[in-house]
Amino acid sequence: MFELSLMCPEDRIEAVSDALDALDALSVSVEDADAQTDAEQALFGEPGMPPPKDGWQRSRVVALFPSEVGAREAQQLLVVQDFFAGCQVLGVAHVPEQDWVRLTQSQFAPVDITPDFWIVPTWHELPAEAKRSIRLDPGLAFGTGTHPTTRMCLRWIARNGASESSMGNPLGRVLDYGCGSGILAIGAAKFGATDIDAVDIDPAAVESTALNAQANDVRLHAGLPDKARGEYQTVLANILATPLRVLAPLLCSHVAPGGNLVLAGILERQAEELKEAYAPWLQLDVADTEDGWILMTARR
Ligand SMILES: C[S@@+](CC[C@H](N)C(=O)[O-])C[C@H]1O[C@@H](n2cnc3c(N)ncnc32)[C@H](O)[C@@H]1O
Repeated sequence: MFELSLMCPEDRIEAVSDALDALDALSVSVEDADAQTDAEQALFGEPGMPPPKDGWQRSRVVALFPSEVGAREAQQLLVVQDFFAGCQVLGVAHVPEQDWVRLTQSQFAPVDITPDFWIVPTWHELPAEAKRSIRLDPGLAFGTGTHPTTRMCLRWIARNGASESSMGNPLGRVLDYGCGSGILAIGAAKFGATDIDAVDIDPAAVESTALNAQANDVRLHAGLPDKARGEYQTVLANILATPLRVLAPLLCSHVAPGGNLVLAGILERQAEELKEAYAPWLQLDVADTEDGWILMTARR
Protein backbone atom coordinates (compact mmCIF):
# COMPACT_ATOMS: atom_id res chain seq x y z
CA MET A 1 0.00 0.00 0.00
CA PHE A 2 0.98 3.64 -0.45
CA GLU A 3 0.28 6.66 1.70
CA LEU A 4 -0.17 10.21 0.51
CA SER A 5 0.78 12.71 3.24
CA LEU A 6 -0.43 16.30 3.26
CA MET A 7 -0.11 19.28 5.59
CA CYS A 8 -3.36 21.24 5.97
CA PRO A 9 -4.58 24.17 8.04
CA GLU A 10 -7.58 23.41 10.25
CA ASP A 11 -10.18 25.08 7.97
CA ARG A 12 -9.23 22.84 4.99
CA ILE A 13 -9.32 19.45 6.71
CA GLU A 14 -12.96 18.61 6.10
CA ALA A 15 -12.84 19.47 2.37
CA VAL A 16 -9.52 17.64 1.83
CA SER A 17 -10.67 14.54 3.78
CA ASP A 18 -13.95 14.41 1.85
CA ALA A 19 -12.07 14.70 -1.43
CA LEU A 20 -9.67 11.90 -0.45
CA ASP A 21 -12.65 9.69 0.42
CA ALA A 22 -14.19 10.48 -2.98
CA LEU A 23 -10.85 9.60 -4.62
CA ASP A 24 -11.10 6.07 -3.14
CA ALA A 25 -8.63 6.38 -0.29
CA LEU A 26 -8.89 3.25 1.88
CA SER A 27 -8.53 5.37 5.01
CA VAL A 28 -7.87 9.00 5.93
CA SER A 29 -6.30 9.94 9.25
CA VAL A 30 -5.66 13.38 10.73
CA GLU A 31 -2.87 14.02 13.26
CA ASP A 32 -1.52 17.10 15.03
CA ALA A 33 1.64 17.97 13.06
CA ASP A 34 2.93 19.58 16.27
CA ALA A 35 2.30 16.54 18.51
CA GLN A 36 5.00 15.98 21.17
CA THR A 37 6.23 19.58 20.81
CA ASP A 38 5.50 22.74 22.83
CA ALA A 39 3.02 23.75 20.10
CA GLU A 40 0.88 20.58 20.61
CA GLN A 41 -2.81 21.48 20.98
CA ALA A 42 -5.34 19.55 23.05
CA LEU A 43 -8.74 19.11 21.37
CA PHE A 44 -11.64 18.30 23.69
CA GLY A 45 -15.37 18.29 23.15
CA GLU A 46 -16.21 18.21 26.84
CA PRO A 47 -18.89 20.28 28.59
CA GLY A 48 -17.42 23.62 29.65
CA MET A 49 -14.77 23.51 26.91
CA PRO A 50 -14.84 24.80 23.30
CA PRO A 51 -16.62 22.49 20.82
CA PRO A 52 -14.32 19.97 19.08
CA LYS A 53 -12.79 21.08 15.77
CA ASP A 54 -12.07 19.04 12.64
CA GLY A 55 -8.34 19.08 13.40
CA TRP A 56 -5.37 21.14 14.50
CA GLN A 57 -3.92 24.44 13.22
CA ARG A 58 -1.28 22.39 11.43
CA SER A 59 -2.69 18.96 10.66
CA ARG A 60 -0.96 16.06 8.94
CA VAL A 61 -3.53 14.28 6.77
CA VAL A 62 -2.54 10.79 5.66
CA ALA A 63 -4.52 8.85 3.05
CA LEU A 64 -3.89 5.20 2.31
CA PHE A 65 -4.20 3.87 -1.26
CA PRO A 66 -3.90 0.32 -2.61
CA SER A 67 -1.46 1.41 -5.35
CA GLU A 68 1.17 4.10 -6.01
CA VAL A 69 -0.71 5.16 -9.17
CA GLY A 70 -3.88 5.75 -7.10
CA ALA A 71 -1.98 7.85 -4.53
CA ARG A 72 -0.23 9.97 -7.20
CA GLU A 73 -3.46 10.50 -9.17
CA ALA A 74 -5.19 11.68 -6.01
CA GLN A 75 -2.30 14.09 -5.39
CA GLN A 76 -2.52 15.52 -8.94
CA LEU A 77 -6.27 16.02 -8.68
CA LEU A 78 -6.11 17.59 -5.22
CA VAL A 79 -3.40 20.18 -5.87
CA VAL A 80 -5.46 21.94 -8.58
CA GLN A 81 -8.54 22.37 -6.37
CA ASP A 82 -9.39 25.80 -4.89
CA PHE A 83 -9.83 24.31 -1.43
CA PHE A 84 -6.25 22.98 -1.51
CA ALA A 85 -4.89 26.55 -1.19
CA GLY A 86 -2.79 26.74 1.99
CA CYS A 87 -2.20 22.96 1.94
CA GLN A 88 1.04 21.27 1.01
CA VAL A 89 1.96 17.80 -0.32
CA LEU A 90 4.49 16.08 1.97
CA GLY A 91 4.95 13.05 -0.29
CA VAL A 92 3.89 9.57 -1.35
CA ALA A 93 5.53 6.67 0.47
CA HIS A 94 5.37 2.90 0.31
CA VAL A 95 3.84 1.29 3.42
CA PRO A 96 5.49 -2.08 4.03
CA GLU A 97 3.17 -5.10 4.36
CA GLN A 98 2.52 -5.95 7.99
CA ASP A 99 0.34 -8.37 9.85
CA TRP A 100 -1.71 -5.54 11.34
CA VAL A 101 -3.86 -7.84 13.49
CA ARG A 102 -0.79 -9.48 15.03
CA LEU A 103 0.92 -6.10 15.45
CA THR A 104 -2.10 -4.61 17.25
CA GLN A 105 -2.54 -7.67 19.42
CA SER A 106 1.13 -7.64 20.43
CA GLN A 107 0.59 -4.17 21.96
CA PHE A 108 -2.05 -5.46 24.39
CA ALA A 109 -0.85 -7.91 26.99
CA PRO A 110 -2.76 -9.02 30.12
CA VAL A 111 -2.74 -6.25 32.77
CA ASP A 112 -2.72 -6.94 36.52
CA ILE A 113 -4.81 -4.59 38.66
CA THR A 114 -4.06 -6.48 41.88
CA PRO A 115 -2.00 -9.69 42.07
CA ASP A 116 -5.14 -11.79 41.44
CA PHE A 117 -7.40 -9.44 39.42
CA TRP A 118 -6.48 -9.14 35.73
CA ILE A 119 -7.70 -7.57 32.49
CA VAL A 120 -7.02 -10.08 29.73
CA PRO A 121 -7.50 -9.70 25.93
CA THR A 122 -9.49 -12.56 24.44
CA TRP A 123 -6.51 -13.81 22.39
CA HIS A 124 -4.47 -14.45 25.58
CA GLU A 125 -4.66 -17.35 28.02
CA LEU A 126 -5.79 -16.34 31.51
CA PRO A 127 -2.72 -16.00 33.77
CA ALA A 128 -2.68 -18.77 36.41
CA GLU A 129 -2.78 -16.23 39.26
CA ALA A 130 -5.95 -14.50 37.91
CA LYS A 131 -8.68 -15.44 40.38
CA ARG A 132 -10.90 -12.73 38.89
CA SER A 133 -10.61 -11.30 35.41
CA ILE A 134 -12.25 -9.12 32.80
CA ARG A 135 -11.99 -10.29 29.18
CA LEU A 136 -11.60 -7.12 27.11
CA ASP A 137 -10.22 -6.28 23.67
CA PRO A 138 -9.28 -2.74 22.63
CA GLY A 139 -12.15 -1.15 20.71
CA LEU A 140 -13.76 2.18 19.90
CA ALA A 141 -14.39 3.17 23.52
CA PHE A 142 -11.83 4.19 26.17
CA GLY A 143 -10.91 1.70 28.88
CA THR A 144 -8.56 -1.25 28.39
CA GLY A 145 -7.08 -1.25 31.90
CA THR A 146 -3.73 0.22 30.90
CA HIS A 147 -4.47 3.87 31.78
CA PRO A 148 -3.65 4.93 35.38
CA THR A 149 -7.10 6.51 35.87
CA THR A 150 -8.91 3.27 35.00
CA ARG A 151 -6.45 1.22 37.04
CA MET A 152 -6.97 3.32 40.17
CA CYS A 153 -10.77 2.98 39.88
CA LEU A 154 -10.45 -0.79 39.45
CA ARG A 155 -8.11 -1.00 42.46
CA TRP A 156 -10.70 0.91 44.51
CA ILE A 157 -13.39 -1.54 43.36
CA ALA A 158 -11.17 -4.50 44.27
CA ARG A 159 -10.47 -3.04 47.74
CA ASN A 160 -14.10 -2.14 48.44
CA GLY A 161 -15.98 -4.91 46.62
CA ALA A 162 -16.97 -8.31 47.92
CA SER A 163 -14.11 -10.47 49.16
CA GLU A 164 -14.55 -14.20 48.63
CA SER A 165 -15.67 -14.58 52.24
CA SER A 166 -17.92 -11.51 52.48
CA MET A 167 -21.69 -11.86 52.71
CA GLY A 168 -23.78 -9.47 50.64
CA ASN A 169 -22.46 -6.85 48.32
CA PRO A 170 -20.58 -3.85 49.78
CA LEU A 171 -20.70 -1.94 46.46
CA GLY A 172 -24.52 -1.95 46.48
CA ARG A 173 -26.26 -0.30 43.54
CA VAL A 174 -23.52 1.00 41.19
CA LEU A 175 -23.46 3.87 38.69
CA ASP A 176 -20.57 4.01 36.19
CA TYR A 177 -20.86 7.57 34.77
CA GLY A 178 -18.76 7.89 31.58
CA CYS A 179 -18.50 4.13 31.14
CA GLY A 180 -16.43 3.99 27.91
CA SER A 181 -15.77 0.29 27.33
CA GLY A 182 -17.76 -0.54 30.50
CA ILE A 183 -14.61 -1.75 32.25
CA LEU A 184 -15.48 -0.24 35.65
CA ALA A 185 -19.08 -1.47 35.58
CA ILE A 186 -17.90 -4.96 34.61
CA GLY A 187 -15.21 -4.78 37.31
CA ALA A 188 -17.90 -3.90 39.87
CA ALA A 189 -19.90 -6.94 38.75
CA LYS A 190 -16.82 -9.15 39.15
CA PHE A 191 -16.65 -7.91 42.77
CA GLY A 192 -20.21 -8.75 43.61
CA ALA A 193 -22.39 -5.84 42.38
CA THR A 194 -25.61 -7.01 40.76
CA ASP A 195 -27.56 -3.78 40.12
CA ILE A 196 -25.42 -1.68 37.78
CA ASP A 197 -26.17 1.28 35.50
CA ALA A 198 -23.43 2.29 33.03
CA VAL A 199 -23.95 5.53 31.08
CA ASP A 200 -22.02 7.60 28.55
CA ILE A 201 -22.66 10.55 26.20
CA ASP A 202 -21.07 8.55 23.37
CA PRO A 203 -23.46 6.00 21.80
CA ALA A 204 -20.44 3.94 20.62
CA ALA A 205 -19.36 3.60 24.27
CA VAL A 206 -22.87 2.49 25.28
CA GLU A 207 -22.78 -0.18 22.57
CA SER A 208 -19.26 -1.30 23.57
CA THR A 209 -20.29 -1.55 27.20
CA ALA A 210 -23.29 -3.73 26.36
CA LEU A 211 -21.16 -6.03 24.16
CA ASN A 212 -18.30 -6.26 26.68
CA ALA A 213 -20.74 -7.02 29.50
CA GLN A 214 -22.26 -9.81 27.44
CA ALA A 215 -18.82 -11.23 26.63
CA ASN A 216 -18.05 -11.27 30.36
CA ASP A 217 -21.39 -12.82 31.29
CA VAL A 218 -22.29 -9.72 33.31
CA ARG A 219 -25.75 -8.17 33.58
CA LEU A 220 -25.94 -4.38 33.59
CA HIS A 221 -28.00 -1.55 32.11
CA ALA A 222 -26.06 0.50 29.56
CA GLY A 223 -27.48 3.75 28.19
CA LEU A 224 -27.15 7.48 27.66
CA PRO A 225 -26.73 9.66 30.78
CA ASP A 226 -30.50 10.09 31.31
CA LYS A 227 -30.61 6.38 32.18
CA ALA A 228 -28.96 7.21 35.54
CA ARG A 229 -31.88 7.30 37.99
CA GLY A 230 -32.07 7.73 41.75
CA GLU A 231 -29.41 7.03 44.34
CA TYR A 232 -26.52 4.59 44.24
CA GLN A 233 -24.26 3.18 46.96
CA THR A 234 -21.30 3.55 44.57
CA VAL A 235 -20.91 6.28 41.93
CA LEU A 236 -17.81 5.94 39.71
CA ALA A 237 -16.82 8.65 37.21
CA ASN A 238 -13.54 8.56 35.34
CA ILE A 239 -13.88 11.54 32.98
CA LEU A 240 -11.66 14.67 33.16
CA ALA A 241 -11.40 17.52 35.68
CA THR A 242 -13.40 20.08 33.65
CA PRO A 243 -16.50 17.93 33.01
CA LEU A 244 -16.24 16.53 36.56
CA ARG A 245 -16.51 20.11 37.88
CA VAL A 246 -19.56 20.76 35.69
CA LEU A 247 -21.11 17.44 36.74
CA ALA A 248 -20.56 17.97 40.51
CA PRO A 249 -24.20 18.65 41.50
CA LEU A 250 -25.51 15.85 39.30
CA LEU A 251 -23.02 13.20 40.45
CA CYS A 252 -23.47 14.14 44.13
CA SER A 253 -27.25 13.91 43.78
CA HIS A 254 -26.84 10.25 42.76
CA VAL A 255 -24.85 9.25 45.87
CA ALA A 256 -27.02 7.49 48.47
CA PRO A 257 -26.61 8.31 52.21
CA GLY A 258 -23.57 6.32 53.36
CA GLY A 259 -22.57 5.79 49.71
CA ASN A 260 -19.25 6.47 47.95
CA LEU A 261 -18.30 8.84 45.15
CA VAL A 262 -15.15 7.80 43.25
CA LEU A 263 -13.67 10.28 40.74
CA ALA A 264 -10.74 9.87 38.34
CA GLY A 265 -9.32 11.65 35.31
CA ILE A 266 -7.83 14.30 37.61
CA LEU A 267 -4.20 15.45 37.60
CA GLU A 268 -2.39 16.01 40.92
CA ARG A 269 -2.36 19.78 40.39
CA GLN A 270 -6.18 19.79 39.93
CA ALA A 271 -6.94 18.34 43.42
CA GLU A 272 -7.79 21.66 45.09
CA GLU A 273 -10.10 22.92 42.31
CA LEU A 274 -12.03 19.62 42.43
CA LYS A 275 -12.28 19.77 46.24
CA GLU A 276 -13.73 23.28 45.96
CA ALA A 277 -16.18 22.32 43.22
CA TYR A 278 -17.60 19.43 45.28
CA ALA A 279 -17.43 21.18 48.70
CA PRO A 280 -21.11 22.33 48.69
CA TRP A 281 -22.16 18.65 48.67
CA LEU A 282 -19.31 16.31 49.63
CA GLN A 283 -15.78 16.41 50.97
CA LEU A 284 -13.38 14.90 48.45
CA ASP A 285 -10.02 13.45 49.48
CA VAL A 286 -7.15 12.01 47.47
CA ALA A 287 -7.32 8.22 47.85
CA ASP A 288 -4.69 6.99 45.35
CA THR A 289 -2.11 8.30 42.89
CA GLU A 290 -0.40 6.88 39.80
CA ASP A 291 1.81 8.59 37.21
CA GLY A 292 0.69 12.12 38.12
CA TRP A 293 -3.03 11.19 38.16
CA ILE A 294 -5.09 11.03 41.36
CA LEU A 295 -8.20 9.20 42.53
CA MET A 296 -10.52 11.33 44.67
CA THR A 297 -13.23 9.82 46.84
CA ALA A 298 -15.94 11.03 49.21
CA ARG A 299 -18.48 9.30 51.44
CA ARG A 300 -21.92 10.84 51.90
C1 LIG B 1 -11.68 8.47 30.28
S1 LIG B 1 -13.07 7.64 29.61
C2 LIG B 1 -13.36 6.47 30.92
C3 LIG B 1 -13.86 5.14 30.45
C4 LIG B 1 -13.95 4.09 31.54
N1 LIG B 1 -14.97 4.43 32.52
C5 LIG B 1 -12.61 3.91 32.24
O1 LIG B 1 -12.55 4.15 33.44
O2 LIG B 1 -11.65 3.50 31.58
C6 LIG B 1 -14.32 8.87 29.84
C7 LIG B 1 -15.66 8.52 29.24
O3 LIG B 1 -16.58 9.52 29.69
C8 LIG B 1 -17.44 9.87 28.64
N2 LIG B 1 -17.94 11.23 28.94
C9 LIG B 1 -17.29 12.41 28.77
N3 LIG B 1 -18.06 13.43 29.18
C10 LIG B 1 -19.22 12.88 29.65
C11 LIG B 1 -20.42 13.42 30.19
N4 LIG B 1 -20.58 14.72 30.36
N5 LIG B 1 -21.40 12.56 30.55
C12 LIG B 1 -21.26 11.23 30.37
N6 LIG B 1 -20.15 10.66 29.83
C13 LIG B 1 -19.14 11.47 29.48
C14 LIG B 1 -16.60 9.75 27.39
O4 LIG B 1 -17.42 9.56 26.24
C15 LIG B 1 -15.71 8.54 27.72
O5 LIG B 1 -16.27 7.34 27.24
